Amino acid sequence: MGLDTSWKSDWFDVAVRRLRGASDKLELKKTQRLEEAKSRTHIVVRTRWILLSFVGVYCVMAGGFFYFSRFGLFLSPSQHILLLAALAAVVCYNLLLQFSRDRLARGFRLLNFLQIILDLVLVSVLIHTSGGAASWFWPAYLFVTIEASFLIEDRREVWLVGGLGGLLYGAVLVLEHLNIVPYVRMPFVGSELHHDHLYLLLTWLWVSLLNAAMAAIASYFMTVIRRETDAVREGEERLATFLDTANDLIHSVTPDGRLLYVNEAWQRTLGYSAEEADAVPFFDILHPDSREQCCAELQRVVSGDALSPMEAVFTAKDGRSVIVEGSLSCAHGGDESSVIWSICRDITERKHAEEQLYRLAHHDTLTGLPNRILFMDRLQQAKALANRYRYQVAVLFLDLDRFKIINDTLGHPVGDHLLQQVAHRIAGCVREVDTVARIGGDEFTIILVNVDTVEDVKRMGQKILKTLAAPFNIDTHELFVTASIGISLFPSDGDNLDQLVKKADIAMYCVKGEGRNNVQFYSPQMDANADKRLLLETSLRKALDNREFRVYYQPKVDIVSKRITAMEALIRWDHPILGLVSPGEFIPLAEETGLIIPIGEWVLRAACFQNCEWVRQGIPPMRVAVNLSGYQFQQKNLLETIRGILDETGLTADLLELEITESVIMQNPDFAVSVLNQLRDLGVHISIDDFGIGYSSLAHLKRFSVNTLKIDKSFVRDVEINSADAAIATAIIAMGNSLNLKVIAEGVETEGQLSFLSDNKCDEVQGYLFSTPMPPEKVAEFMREHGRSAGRG
Ligand SMILES: Nc1nc2c(ncn2[C@@H]2O[C@@H]3COP(=O)(O)O[C@H]4[C@@H](O)[C@H](n5cnc6c(=O)[nH]c(N)nc65)O[C@@H]4COP(=O)(O)O[C@H]3[C@H]2O)c(=O)[nH]1
Repeated sequence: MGLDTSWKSDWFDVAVRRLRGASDKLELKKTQRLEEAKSRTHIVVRTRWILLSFVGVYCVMAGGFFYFSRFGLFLSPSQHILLLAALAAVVCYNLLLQFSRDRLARGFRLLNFLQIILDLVLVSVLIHTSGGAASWFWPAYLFVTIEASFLIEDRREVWLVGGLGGLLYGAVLVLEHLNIVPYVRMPFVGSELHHDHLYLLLTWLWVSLLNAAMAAIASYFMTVIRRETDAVREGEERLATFLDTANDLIHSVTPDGRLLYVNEAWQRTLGYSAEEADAVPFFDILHPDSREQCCAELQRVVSGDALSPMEAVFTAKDGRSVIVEGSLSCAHGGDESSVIWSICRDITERKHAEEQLYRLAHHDTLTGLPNRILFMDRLQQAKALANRYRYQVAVLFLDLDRFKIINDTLGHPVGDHLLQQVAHRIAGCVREVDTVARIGGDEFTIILVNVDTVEDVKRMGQKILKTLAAPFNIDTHELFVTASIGISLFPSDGDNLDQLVKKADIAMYCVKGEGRNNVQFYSPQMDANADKRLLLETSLRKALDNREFRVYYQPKVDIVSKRITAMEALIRWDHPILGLVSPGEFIPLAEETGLIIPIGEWVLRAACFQNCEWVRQGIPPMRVAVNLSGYQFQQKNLLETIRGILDETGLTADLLELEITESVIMQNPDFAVSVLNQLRDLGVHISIDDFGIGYSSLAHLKRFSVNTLKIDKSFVRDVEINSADAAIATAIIAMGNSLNLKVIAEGVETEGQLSFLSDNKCDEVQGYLFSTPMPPEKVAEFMREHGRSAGRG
């Protein structure tokens, strides 16, 4: 069992952190003291030179006066040496102090005393060598006392220096009195007084007292000055600490962009040290995007305008952009010497978070396209511009056909990838000024601005459909997708934005109802369809329970023998209000709502029962063909369902034909191959319905286990007059023959169509030429009338 040592490491960490903190503080204090001493020695050295100059000038004056007196100046060689040595000592000391002040600063206090003593000695030597002109030179002691009060903080020590000066003066007086140094006649002082003890004592006392008084006054004033200086310095330090510990970025800058001060947060955030900031022009730190605005703000503040909060972007040393928000203030000292202070806050993260939030709120996370909110905003802007410049705006509503199947059968990740690729392709079709948005599952909306003609919009819609027609490769799947596009126009379809979108939506549903994969403009007649759609949608759910569905049958006829090979089951909805509703109207609706599954199963069961019934009625066996919706085809339990219905009804698999549209198969060819193989193994007959419009190639077709290709009726309709349709029909027949597949043509209405198909070796036909779809009881009658051969009309 392991021991919990986390407390230990926590404690240890805290202790180490504290120790580090303490040692950092100590180090900081030491450095501060040293810095302080350095600056003081610097001041001392400078002041020293000044004082020395004073003493020098004074000595020259006094000495000069003496020199021109009648006694003259006679210095002995030893006096010369003494004077020069004293002078040299003071000057050397001063020079040493000046050039090595950084190193010498550590012994600051001792140096001060050494200096004072040297100065006292110099003054005494001067007095001595000047022939005992003590009375002339005593003020030099006062200078030294003042110097002491300047250098030495302790008052008592200053008085000591004053007293020492007094003593030395007294010593010189004694030397004069004893004629060891010659005394000098003083103006207004009789020479006999120099030998008067009382006079000498009073002179000495006077000078000593003066020195002491000077020491007291000077040290008092220096203490006051020092205290005030300290107070100012402490205030400055407190301010500097405050500025440095602030989290905000604080700097001061001159109007011409010289940075004077930057706090630690500033240095930390922008990566420049204080020294580096000294060398970098402030304007270079400003990001080019905000340089102009910032310079204008600086000028505004310098000229005394009111402050306003502002945002700026700085460029950090490593090139990062740092967004700050803050305010400026100007310390006026005349235009040139104005200093602008700025306090700002790093809001880069907040800005990014805001941008992220804005993106999230206005964009679709899956595709990155604008969402409904941003789409409506752009539409509003597009409308305003269109109003102003008098042009049209088109709103395209695009819905992918049968997207739900992909999502349900291949899973949401595949669906999501598909949506991303679809979004990418659509966005690639439009201009930069246009907007593509995703407003729901597989619903995309597009705003085309500055539209010249309706044809341009249609062309754009078709361009999008064409772009989407190319296969999508997602993971291991090759998917084929079609879309339905409805279009509304501003201003012709109104100026209400919601209505424009709704109208495009209505147009889109019309496309869906008319077979999908197309583009349609909104027209007011579609409104009735929309209402009808709503009615159908609400009643479709109950239709199955209410037994409102019927199955009609249409024969498929062998083109040579005219024998009926199969009956195609076609659903009808006997709506209580609308009457007979065609499957084209409600099958797409059933697919969207998922009701196609129970409805499709019901048709399959009904058709199988019916076929058994016909057999029971003595009608020769024939296949019954049932349309399988894409949703049914993708159902995992499709096989079990068919097998169950065959068992239930007793119909043999070879009498069941399943019609699956080419577009459903081509949506996911790999998947289709496996399902078709299983169906073939079951023994049912398989036809590819609506063949010719679903982009399948020979390569794909070879892989599909199917029996029949059914030429879409759109090619059959104009086969006699449209050479393209005729070419497609013959190509399909040829393809079928080469692959050993039967080919059936649907929608055959005329003899001409029949003879074209017959001439081109089409195997079977189906259409009104032989029979319209009929109810089951009519089929029996029809079969009895025509036997197994189908007559016409
Ligand atoms: N102009 C013209 N039309 C002809 C002619 N001969 C037949 N038709 C119509 O063409 C459609 C052929 O069916 P489809 O292509 O499978 O197209 C069908 C099929 O895709 C779908 N459908 C019908 N019943 C079902 C069903 O039970 N399940 C599923 N999933 N779909 C069904 O609805 C579509 C439309 O069905 P219907 O309205 O019954 O329309 C039928 C039929 O009535 C002709 O000579 N001229």
